[in-house]
Amino acid sequence: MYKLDENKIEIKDLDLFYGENQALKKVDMLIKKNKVTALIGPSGCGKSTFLRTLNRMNDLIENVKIEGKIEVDGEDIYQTEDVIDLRTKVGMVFQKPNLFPMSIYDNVAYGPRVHGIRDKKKLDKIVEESLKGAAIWDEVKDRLKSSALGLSGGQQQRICIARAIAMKPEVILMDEPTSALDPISTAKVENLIEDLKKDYTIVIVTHNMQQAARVSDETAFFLNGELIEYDDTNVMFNSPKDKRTQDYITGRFG
Ligand SMILES: Nc1ncnc2c1ncn2[C@@H]1O[C@H](COP(=O)(O)OP(=O)(O)OP(=O)(O)O)[C@@H](O)[C@H]1O
Repeated sequence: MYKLDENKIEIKDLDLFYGENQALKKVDMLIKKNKVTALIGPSGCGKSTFLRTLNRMNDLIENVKIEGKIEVDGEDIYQTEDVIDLRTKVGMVFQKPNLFPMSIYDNVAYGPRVHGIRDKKKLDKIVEESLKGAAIWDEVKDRLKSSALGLSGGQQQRICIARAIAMKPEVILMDEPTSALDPISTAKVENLIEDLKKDYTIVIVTHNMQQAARVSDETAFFLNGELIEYDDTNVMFNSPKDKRTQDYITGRFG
């Protein structure tokens, strides 16, 4: 039977200002559940700003004004008091691995411990499942008590993904997660993203057109704070409707 895709996040008329500077202009978008959505566009077009609106990370920046509406599972995230809960549900992985100077185990167990989980057996299980989920278990299972900072950049980034998974999120936001990685580690993270969409909704900012084409189901093209075009990734890369999208993906600007 034909099954309609379910939307996980709905963005309506979203404007964002940094002081006087408008960084997002009337963005409307529906992000599909259990899909990978790529955000592309030239530097400074608002991709990271947009990504950060989805778990209210911009709240931490001074002088930001946000108008419009964002709903996750039908709930307006700017009306909720519980931002911690929102950030548990909508986790984030940054451009550079940002592990804490502690063991691999403690990095992954950090969030669950903050949430009050103390039972060792429970923590062991969460750590193992999260590392498996991030496709790094086999590489680190014999050195869980060693410093996470002794791992390669690519391994560290997968531990960051494990740390996000350990919080049992529903959405994972990734801001250029492979830009600091070599090609082999990049391929591992890309394969992992493909696997993760079974369980999570993923939104990824990338500068790499091939990566967007490889990993995403949907692609959104931003320019000067506007969402120019948003469609199935195959359509975006093979027959974009807007000339500006075409120019960008064929490398004519940006
Ligand atoms: N914390 C901030 N304070 C003020 N202005 C900001 C801040 N962060 C971003 N901006 C501005 O908002 C606009 C969008 O920036 P943003 O970082 O979202 O773009 P981007 O598309 O992610 O760029 P890049 O690809 O270079 O990371 C830019 O003009 C930028 O200078």
